[in-house]
Amino acid sequence: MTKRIHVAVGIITNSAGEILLAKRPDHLHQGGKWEFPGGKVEAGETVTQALIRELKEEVALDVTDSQPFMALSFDYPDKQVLLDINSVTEFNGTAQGLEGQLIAWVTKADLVNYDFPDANKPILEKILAQ
Ligand SMILES: Nc1nc2c([nH]c(=O)n2[C@@H]2O[C@H](COP(=O)(O)OP(=O)(O)OP(=O)(O)O)[C@@H](O)[C@H]2O)c(=O)[nH]1
Ligand SMILES: [Mg+2]
Repeated sequence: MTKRIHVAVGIITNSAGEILLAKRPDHLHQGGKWEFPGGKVEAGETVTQALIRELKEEVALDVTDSQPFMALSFDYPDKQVLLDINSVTEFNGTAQGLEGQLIAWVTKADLVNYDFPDANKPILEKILAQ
């Protein structure tokens, strides 16, 4: 049995109400899909610390406030994940794809037009219900 991977994920909303998406590079797990930026929680880190670090590393944003949104476990055939999803409402900086990934600010209504990892279905449902 492999270890479940703990991931800090950010639903980053700007002042126009748009949500930041990033496209996973093709060679990675779930490559080519759009995701909410984030990454693995490292040993000794809290979810909030991991979220702040990952959003700085991946999209060049400095998170100053976030709130828990939901948590979910999902089993891919090749990987088990625990996603700790947080709403990010306060941040500084201009979003950039620092790892060469495409990024997009997307309205809630437009989210249905993007292909997400299978684990993300409940996240999308909760966002769209709000
Ligand atoms: N960031 C992010 N990861 C997601 C989402 N949905 C989802 O299933 N995942 C999965 O969660 C894991 C996150 O790992 P990651 O590749 O982003 O990790 P990381 O940024 O720390 O990168 P690294 O592998 O270079 O250390 C991947 O297996 C990915 O497929 C999502 O919306 N956002
Ligand atoms: Mg990542």
